[in-house]
Amino acid sequence: MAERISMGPDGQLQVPEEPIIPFIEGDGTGVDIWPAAQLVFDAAVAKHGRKVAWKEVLAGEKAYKETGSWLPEETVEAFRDHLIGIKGPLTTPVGGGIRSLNVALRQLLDLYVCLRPVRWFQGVPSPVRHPEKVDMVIFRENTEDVYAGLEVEAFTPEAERLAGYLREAFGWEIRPGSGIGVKPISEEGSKRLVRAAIQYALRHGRRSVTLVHKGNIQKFTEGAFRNWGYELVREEFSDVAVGWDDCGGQPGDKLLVKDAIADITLQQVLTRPEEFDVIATMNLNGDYLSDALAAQVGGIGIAPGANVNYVTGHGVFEATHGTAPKYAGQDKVNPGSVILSGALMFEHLGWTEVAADIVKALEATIAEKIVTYDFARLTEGATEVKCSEFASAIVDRL
Ligand SMILES: NC(=O)C1=CN([C@@H]2O[C@H](COP(=O)(O)OP(=O)(O)OC[C@H]3O[C@@H](n4cnc5c(N)ncnc54)[C@H](OP(=O)(O)O)[C@@H]3O)[C@@H](O)[C@H]2O)C=CC1
Ligand SMILES: O=C(O)CCC(=O)C(=O)O
Ligand SMILES: [Mg+2]
Repeated sequence: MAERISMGPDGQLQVPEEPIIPFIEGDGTGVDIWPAAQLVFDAAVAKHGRKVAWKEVLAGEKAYKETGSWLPEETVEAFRDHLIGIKGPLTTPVGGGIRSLNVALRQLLDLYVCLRPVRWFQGVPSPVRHPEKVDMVIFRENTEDVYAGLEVEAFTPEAERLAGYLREAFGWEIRPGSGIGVKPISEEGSKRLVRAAIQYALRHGRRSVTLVHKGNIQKFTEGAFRNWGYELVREEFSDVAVGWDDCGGQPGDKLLVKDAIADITLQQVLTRPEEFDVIATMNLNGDYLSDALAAQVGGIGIAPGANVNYVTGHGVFEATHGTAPKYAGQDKVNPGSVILSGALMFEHLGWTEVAADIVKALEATIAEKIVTYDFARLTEGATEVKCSEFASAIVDRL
């Protein structure tokens, strides 16, 4: 019987035999990648005598057409109620129009961690010489920063009013005709994110957590994030972790927490990837870093992600990439990111054998050079297949 996932009294997810999992198909290429991914999920869970009761919920263009709302309340309620869900990408227009529905979901459900593991799979074409050295897990703060969309448009009364207030109260001169954005970074938001990153690193036997920030320039936001991160290590983890300054980079058998400034980080993840393990950073840095890192291990077609609240148990799993509208409906793009996001979800549910099988079958498919266009254009001797054919090839190898 299909049942809800719930949170047990011990703070652990209670997963029934046949959990109901809400999903959003997604805009653009969502119509291609969701059915492909679901095919793989259903085959992988069936192999272990299990079943998922998928429950479609609407968001984005499909929701707007059918209900007149971009993000209907029932959709948010379904994710709230069922705890765990998965989604395809949703479009956000540039420079106007609706604000991001993806961000809205993260905020409404307080999914404060955006978890994006980045690792190389055997056979995946890469622009770097040693993609196998890339094995990082990004913990991106998911509810604050300029990403929260607190901004006013240039030449509006709101912008004039805010500029006037800032002039009067702080003596800040803002050039007339400026849009103005606000970047909130809180102690609570920073510490809960860094806490989750450290706990993950300890659980998975990782060597280090790097706090990535631009704290030399943005002292009281990004700089504060770094300081709060180190403070948290001393307050809550001193028996198992140590900050760089407190050990001179010699952590002994403890987890090392260090920090790096964001600009040089973007160089060093390329030139010295082995020095980075778990990364904890704020929203916008994490956004940039996750796409850049994905490039080193084959690109955005194979970059999974999860939005999680480790306290309430809520999680919405989704690819790192967007809707790739020019390919929508062509059955062409790589469904790998959503498939691997599903594997992350099954792992999160404790269905580790399902997750492991999905990853193994995807690797086997790529190793045989059966790939979608994105990998085919970089792989000599590849057999280029459609999105749905790639999924079927994975199912055949489960
Ligand atoms: N979480 C979400 O729902 C997200 C939504 N978005 C939204 O998506 C829309 C489009 O954003 P855009 O910046 O173009 O970024 P996209 O990630 O949608 O696409 C950029 C490029 O990445 C490649 N790509 C994307 N998806 C795949 C895939 N599945 N397989 C292979 N290659 C892929 C394609 O490269 P190539 O051209 O080289 O073939 C594509 O042109 C925007 O509205 C944006 O706001 C963006 C990110 C996340
Ligand atoms: O919400 C969007 O449209 C973009 C989000 C995004 O790029 C991301 O979360 O990585
Ligand atoms: Mg992004």
